[in-house]
Amino acid sequence: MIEMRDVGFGYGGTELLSNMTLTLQSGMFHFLTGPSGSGKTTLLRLCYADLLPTTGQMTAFGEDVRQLSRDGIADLRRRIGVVHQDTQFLDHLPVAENLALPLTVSGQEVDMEALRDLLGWVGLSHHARALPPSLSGGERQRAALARAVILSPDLILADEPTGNLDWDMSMRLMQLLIELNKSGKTVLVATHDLNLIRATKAQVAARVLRIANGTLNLAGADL
Ligand SMILES: Nc1ncnc2c1ncn2[C@@H]1O[C@H](COP(=O)(O)OP(=O)(O)OP(=O)(O)O)[C@@H](O)[C@H]1O
Repeated sequence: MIEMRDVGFGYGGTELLSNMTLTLQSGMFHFLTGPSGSGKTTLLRLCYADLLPTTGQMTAFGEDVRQLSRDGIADLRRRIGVVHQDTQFLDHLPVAENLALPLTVSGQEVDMEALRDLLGWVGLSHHARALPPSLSGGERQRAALARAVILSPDLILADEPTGNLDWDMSMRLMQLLIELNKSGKTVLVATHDLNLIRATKAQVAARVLRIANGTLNLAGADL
């Protein structure tokens, strides 16, 4: 699905990540961990071609990302749902309309029944008409996840989705990601929370990738 071979990347002149070899396996749950500032967000941005590798080879859905046209990148992004670290909503639009934005901006019809189902799935049916600033942190993260999956992507990338949540809210969000994975979606969650990784691994087989010293490795069996 996403393959990197000896990929390196740096902002400006200095190399931040180097010699990264990664295969995101279709249908698999992945974690990406590593200390703050190690490059987790950067790696996720590489995965959805928001950044391009400076060295090495990278393919996404079989296509060389460096050869993609503007339309090719747009197609790629439609196949990848991203939950950003900082969930941004249009605060003047109700939650339901925010969730539907990926459809409306790409000129697609909004299936109201599917939208209601999606709101119900993330437990936000009663907040459909609410404005985003009135949501709690956990509700915002679940709304962000719903928005990320509304185009039925094959791959879901979530950047520290539980960063500001208490344990119960974190696990509630993880349950949704586990359900998505069990329904066949490939998932990659960046987190520095090892307890969250352990609790998730008790429920689903997950590969743990760790960034350390500027490169990527599979974490040991203790995780
Ligand atoms: N747009 C940018 N321009 C220059 N440097 C950047 C940029 N974005 C990130 N960096 C730097 O790259 C390094 C890795 O940042 P990144 O956000 O990928 O790390 P992270 O592991 O996701 O961190 P955190 O866990 O704190 O979110 C940091 O030193 C950061 O300051």
